[in-house]
Amino acid sequence: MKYISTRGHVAPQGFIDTVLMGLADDGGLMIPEKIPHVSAATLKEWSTLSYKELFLQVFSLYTNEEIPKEDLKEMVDKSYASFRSPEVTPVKQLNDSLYILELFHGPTFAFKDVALQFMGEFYSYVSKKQNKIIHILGATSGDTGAAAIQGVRGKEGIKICILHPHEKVSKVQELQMTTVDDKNVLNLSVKGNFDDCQKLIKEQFADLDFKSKHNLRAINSINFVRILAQSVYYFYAYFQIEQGDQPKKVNVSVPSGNFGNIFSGFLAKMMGLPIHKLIIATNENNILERFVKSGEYKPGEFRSTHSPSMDIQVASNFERYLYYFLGQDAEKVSAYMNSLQNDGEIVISAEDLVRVQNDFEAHGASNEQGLQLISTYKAEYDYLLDPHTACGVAAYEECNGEDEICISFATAHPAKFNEAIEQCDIEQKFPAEIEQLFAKLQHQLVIDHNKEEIVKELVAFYEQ
Ligand SMILES: Cc1ncc(COP(=O)(O)O)c(C=O)c1O
Ligand SMILES: N[C@@H](CCOP(=O)(O)O)C(=O)O
Repeated sequence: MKYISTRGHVAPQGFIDTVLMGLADDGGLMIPEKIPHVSAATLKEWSTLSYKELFLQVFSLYTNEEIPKEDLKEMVDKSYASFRSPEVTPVKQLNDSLYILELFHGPTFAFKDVALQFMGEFYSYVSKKQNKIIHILGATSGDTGAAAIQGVRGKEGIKICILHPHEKVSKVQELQMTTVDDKNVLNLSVKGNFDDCQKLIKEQFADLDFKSKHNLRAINSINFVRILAQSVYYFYAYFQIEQGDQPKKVNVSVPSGNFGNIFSGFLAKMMGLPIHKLIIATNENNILERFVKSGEYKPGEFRSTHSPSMDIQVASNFERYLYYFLGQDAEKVSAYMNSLQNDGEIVISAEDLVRVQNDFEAHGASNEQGLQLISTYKAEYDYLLDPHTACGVAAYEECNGEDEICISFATAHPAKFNEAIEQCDIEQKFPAEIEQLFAKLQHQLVIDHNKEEIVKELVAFYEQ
């Protein structure tokens, strides 16, 4: 298996080099040259595997045996040892048509742990094997940063710098990132929004001299390994649904922002997992919903919502979808991305929109609808949704058809977003791991959204 760029100007790479490259060197995103197909017979065999066994099966289709099997198994065992559920991502049934895939049983209580615990182990492995320094640079709207820091804190040969938008993450997210006192962690709290942070780090990755001089590595979903690791739970969740003699169609509803999670579902579907509808759930930052409904992809005005991790206007992984949508034509992808950069939008024809609508459905929940659903589901099912998960459930309610089953993704634990839960007049008890954060000292540098100053801090940290 070789990996190529969506923009077509990177020589085919192996698996490890693809992960180390992160953002493609031509500014695109890395993708597999060919998507492996999983037959119905193999899916049947996989259906009884444990989460970790399934992970190894999926990865074996992509890693070219560049990592010996026993090493990969050891990394996977270590990655999921810290999860509070033996199933890693358990599925709970709420009613005849709704199942919740709980993705928040990792150390930082959000779905990002599922891939980032593995990435931490992976970078540590590569750093030791190749005697390479790993300098991680990442941007976060709250969850990726916390999970990535947790995955590499204190690890030898690795330093991590995370940019988060100042005062635009929840209190618990901020504490999870900034109460870590390991010397290999730097938190920059940038006076801007997530899109500003993401743009800035992408510019640093695109500066190939800077990237190589400072051994920059990516942990965001621009890195293909994030997408691959996230695809495992689509298979796992699908297999957990007990179907009788008359199986129903299975949809997934995925709270979306940077389009990484749902793109992992698109990948799983392309591999042969018979998901019926991929439902994109957004909040009021609904660029993806607007695209699916109108064919216009145009970043709008940034809004701070009750689901801050999804407060994103420019969805990184949209480019990966474009690649497949445009018939794997890298020239066309480059032209579309240029149009986004120069004209501020991508507009597709009515004919093409039909194809998008065959791939996805979408619904954007208002702040008010999110809060309302949190209250309703607590009252009706005694189940507490976090505000991101509530967007997923809103999209399930809107898009799931009769006689269809929907697996709605719970992407975070409600304790991370108590600001919203309190507005529903619901009192929740924090898990001990979160409660203890409030007594700890914070370490972060609040900094203006000024590229020069940020880069100066980065370089000083990496070189010290
Ligand atoms: C809790 C939560 N839900 C949903 C999302 C959106 O996921 P994605 O960016 O992969 O679309 C994020 C952040 O990305 C998140 O932290
Ligand atoms: N919501 C994310 C934003 C970054 O997404 P990623 O999947 O590209 O890492 C966050 O929590 O930081």
